[in-house]
Amino acid sequence: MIRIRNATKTFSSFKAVDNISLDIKERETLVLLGTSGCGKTTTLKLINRLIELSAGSIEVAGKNIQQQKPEELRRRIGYVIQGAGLFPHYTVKENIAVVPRLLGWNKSKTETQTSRILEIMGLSAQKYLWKYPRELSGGQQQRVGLARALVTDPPVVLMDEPFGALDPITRSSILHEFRNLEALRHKTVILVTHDIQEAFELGDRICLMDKGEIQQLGTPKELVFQPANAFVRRFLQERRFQLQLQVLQLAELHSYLQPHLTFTDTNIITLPGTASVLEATQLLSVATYPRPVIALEATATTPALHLGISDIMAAVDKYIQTLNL
Ligand SMILES: Nc1ncnc2c1ncn2[C@@H]1O[C@H](COP(=O)(O)OP(=O)(O)OP(=O)(O)O)[C@@H](O)[C@H]1O
Repeated sequence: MIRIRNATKTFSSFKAVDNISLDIKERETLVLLGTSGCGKTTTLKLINRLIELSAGSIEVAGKNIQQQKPEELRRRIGYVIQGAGLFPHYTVKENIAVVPRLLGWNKSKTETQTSRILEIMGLSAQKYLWKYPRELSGGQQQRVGLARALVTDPPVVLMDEPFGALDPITRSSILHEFRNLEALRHKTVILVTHDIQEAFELGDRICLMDKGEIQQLGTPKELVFQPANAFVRRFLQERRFQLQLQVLQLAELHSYLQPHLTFTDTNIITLPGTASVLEATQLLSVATYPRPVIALEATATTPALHLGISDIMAAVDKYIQTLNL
């Protein structure tokens, strides 16, 4: 969907983005992750030409972006920035209608779609359409920012720290909703963050950058279990164990599990094999008595199993040992 080849951006003599190449697949969520100043935002803005390339090339849907007018290009690429970036003197309705107006939509289509997308974002159209950004909370502004980026249903959406300005609780609830948002499911999303947890929760793949270069591009599991170099290892070090539990699915532990087959407990929580090991351990550590047990659903090739927390942790240990980390 997006093809970046040898992209470089130089400010004076400083290389903010240094000869990076990557492909972003259709419908994937790719997270650009890294510390402040590593070139994430510059990379994002190169894609919609808010910043022009110094060298290299970028194609979106098979077309070289240099051969299109920036306004044309941006009509097909949604853009969400930290703090939502709403126009303060426009109402919510007017803010969301900016791109539809550029596209020449008529009034009735614009109004219907504006209300629809606002409702999808969890804001009542009746209540919020006429409000100004200053009358909204940070979380609500962020939702309007997302609505504005999605109202014309662009195939590509760029997001720059979209949840960065929110308090942890609002952020966690928006993150959860975001992952399940049907309106985003079929889109190619490139999201910038410096938050490791957010990257691992949202990214199908993560592109970890440092000093304008790509250090590793891979799935969350690849980054955590097969770090490409010392930088990646160091970057994830502090959260490593939690991330390992987060990216591992229960089914992947099957051959390392030595379960109790005859549990009589009544406090049984059934999980599918696709559930993360982190989710299972969190469920098991919430209650103390009666100690809950995880029942792992049977598949065509594996029997159902009953597991306590020690069974799971022992299996995780064995799994990690076999990878020789
Ligand atoms: N217009 C500019 N002129 C000069 N230098 C710039 C310009 N824009 C960015 N830079 C520099 O390029 C580097 C990369 O900036 P960029 O905004 O891409 O980083 P980032 O990884 O997104 O960081 P952050 O998470 O802090 O936003 C930084 O050192 C920054 O100071």
